[in-house]
Amino acid sequence: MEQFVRKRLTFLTSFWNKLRPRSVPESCSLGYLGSDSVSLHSEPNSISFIPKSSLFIALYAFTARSEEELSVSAGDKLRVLREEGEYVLARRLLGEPAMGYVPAAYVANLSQGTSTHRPESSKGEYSLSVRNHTKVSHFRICKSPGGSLYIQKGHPFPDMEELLAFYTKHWKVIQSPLLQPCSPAVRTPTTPPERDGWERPRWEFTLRRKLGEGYFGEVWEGLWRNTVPVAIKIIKGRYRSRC
Ligand SMILES: Nc1ncnc2c1ncn2[C@@H]1O[C@H](COP(=O)(O)OP(=O)(O)OP(=O)(O)O)[C@@H](O)[C@H]1O
Repeated sequence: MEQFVRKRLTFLTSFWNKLRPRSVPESCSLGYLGSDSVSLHSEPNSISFIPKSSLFIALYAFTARSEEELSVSAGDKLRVLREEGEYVLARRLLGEPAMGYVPAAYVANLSQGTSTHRPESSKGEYSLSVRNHTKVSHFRICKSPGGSLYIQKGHPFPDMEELLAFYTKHWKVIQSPLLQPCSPAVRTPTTPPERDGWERPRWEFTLRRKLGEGYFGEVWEGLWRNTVPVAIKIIKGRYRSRC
């Protein structure tokens, strides 16, 4: 009813706000830190059909080296169809529809439920982050001089477990049910994963012509750093995990 009136009878907004203030300011008294909208798809209705566990984000840009691979930019939202060793078969959720293999180290799972973590801005403190569909809300967890933890003043808990147990049961206070903890946070590294010494980056090689093909991949004539002639074997995606 409230949502209907707010949406349809916009000229009554100020009256309605006085009568029933919006719920977010109410949360501020709980140490509400804000929320992030995580847009996962250009078609909002289709989100619910994608299992949360298959939603990933690209951590780095990756350029496809064969038709079976998928080029992604850092930040691209992906649906991972399956994992194959060091690669995942992924479909891009935004922009041009495309599917292919991406190195598993280049992506991170977005399916996070509830987490408690130290916020970047205030070292030594914790916050409760709750993801509800595409919205993530953060609540500051304060520590009293005696060491107890609380989100609402006057509701202290001796430790994090008891605090979480209370808000799991009384989730309406924070307006989001605490259904499951998130998997350990995947921090976005600032640099790509380390390479072995013998492994050279893709940009150092140029493909010139296809020489032949074996069961596991294609062999190309190419140049290393535009000078040294080399033979390059590009392993077919489905066999990469076994290499
Ligand atoms: N260094 C090279 N120079 C020129 N041509 C090459 C070179 N290496 C491979 N080729 C060509 O590529 C084809 C495939 O080579 P590849 O090494 O993939 O063969 P394979 O051992 O049968 O493959 P697989 O192990 O995948 O079954 C060869 O038959 C040959 O024509």
